[in-house]
Amino acid sequence: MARDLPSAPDAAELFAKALRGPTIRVIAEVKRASPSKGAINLGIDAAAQAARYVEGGAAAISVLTEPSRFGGALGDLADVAARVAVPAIRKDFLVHPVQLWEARVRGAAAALLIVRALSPSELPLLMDAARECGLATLVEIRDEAELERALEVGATVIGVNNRNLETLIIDPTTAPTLIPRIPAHCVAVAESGMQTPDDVAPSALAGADAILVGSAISASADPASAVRALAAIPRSASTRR
Ligand SMILES: O=C(O)c1ccccc1NCC(=O)[C@H](O)[C@H](O)COP(=O)(O)O
Repeated sequence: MARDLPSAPDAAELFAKALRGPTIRVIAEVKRASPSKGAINLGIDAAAQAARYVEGGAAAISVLTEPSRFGGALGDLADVAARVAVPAIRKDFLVHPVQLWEARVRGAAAALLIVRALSPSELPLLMDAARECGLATLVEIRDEAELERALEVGATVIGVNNRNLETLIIDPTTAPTLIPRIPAHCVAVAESGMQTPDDVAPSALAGADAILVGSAISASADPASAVRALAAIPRSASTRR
């Protein structure tokens, strides 16, 4: 199936374009459960939820495909990609090229690569594999050394996670501290722990182009309005080098 897919040479460019605009772009996540919160909204219909996010102005949809702790499924990715026109991102702990092909076959436009979860040889291998299969990447970091690794492999969309994935503790200063160090040619995404426009303000002021939000909007009774409130935040004139 993967071999028969049409080529997608400009995947990275299209993804980056979707995440830049005059206001903060929202990557809205479909999140049924998580290790830090337990059940969030177990009954979510992924495609219907994604459609509500897009109604509220979401620029991309993050689809958790990990089943045991997040309640996700690869089928959700296919359902979301078939339902909405914005890029769908496979969000999982991806460690092998076959997982990228799995994502592409199901219609994903992009996939998450977590620098901390990949060895010095695995990260470039997975970046090359993503390019080969026509997927853009969201490369996730949490400190300066990881930012250097992301830049070395040519990442152009870089997410800074406020959540420490080992302790699950959210430090809301992580993204605002690191985002100014992300070069201006890259898209900078602040991730995790944000619920309200006030939570987003420090990252927006630091030069974020986009945010990735999951728990708050997945639990919301009105996901379209919840996304709309976040998508209205103005993007700062860039302070990035
Ligand atoms: O969310 C968790 O508890 C978690 C635990 C361990 C590894 C990853 C985890 N989450 C992945 C994410 O990065 C978030 O789903 C995403 O950034 C959205 O965060 P939030 O808005 O705080 O749900």
